[in-house]
Amino acid sequence: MNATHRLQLRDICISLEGQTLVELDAEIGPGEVLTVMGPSGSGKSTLLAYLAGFLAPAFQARGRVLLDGRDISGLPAERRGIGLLFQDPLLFPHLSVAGNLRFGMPRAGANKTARVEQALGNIGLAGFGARDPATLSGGQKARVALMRLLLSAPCAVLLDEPFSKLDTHLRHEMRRLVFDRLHEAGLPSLLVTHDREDAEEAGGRVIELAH
Ligand SMILES: Nc1ncnc2c1ncn2[C@@H]1O[C@H](COP(=O)(O)OP(=O)(O)OP(=O)(O)O)[C@@H](O)[C@H]1O
Repeated sequence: MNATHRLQLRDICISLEGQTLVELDAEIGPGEVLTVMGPSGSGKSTLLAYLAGFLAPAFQARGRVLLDGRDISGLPAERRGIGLLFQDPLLFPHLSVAGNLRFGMPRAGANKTARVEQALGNIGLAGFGARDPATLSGGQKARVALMRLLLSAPCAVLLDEPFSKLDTHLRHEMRRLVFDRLHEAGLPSLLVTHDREDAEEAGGRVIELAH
């Protein structure tokens, strides 16, 4: 593992119109994936939004979110050090593939160009830096989105149904790639999914939210 980060969710309680929606107390260690499942409307996306720092004003939340021992509950989304991976790769259409990879990279750090080239080789896309993301296949876009996330040097990761739009073959490939990389990077991650196989491949604990 390259780094070791820890995410602690302490007595989280999120409610809507006076009714408790999500209650959770959990700790996610370095390289561990905690999977959250549950029926539609049980609050999975709401939990992710709360952790990421963009909970809608209709909800009330209490509890503490600690990242590497620091309480980040009151910080704006961009200062939490949390990376996100969604169903859609959401690559910036006005930037090249290399531009997308450079986008979230910390300002400090030597030779971004060389790191981007190396990262592209790492995901089997050597020489693709100048390409328009619109010209990539679904699987290639997904790999660029994953690498952009890793290059942004997050301390924890939230994954919202990241494989649900991929076909069966690609889904297997991306699961392995994503979980291996998160583990290697020592990142604590929280995965929201409806797919039991995602949970099995993630290999960590599974929490079921009640309706
Ligand atoms: N911005 C909002 N304002 C008010 N209520 C909301 C808002 N967003 C979601 N809700 C409600 O909060 C509850 C939880 O929604 P949420 O999207 O977190 O569920 P989910 O478990 O992610 O569902 P799905 O599996 O269908 O994505 C639902 O009853 C939903 O209608």
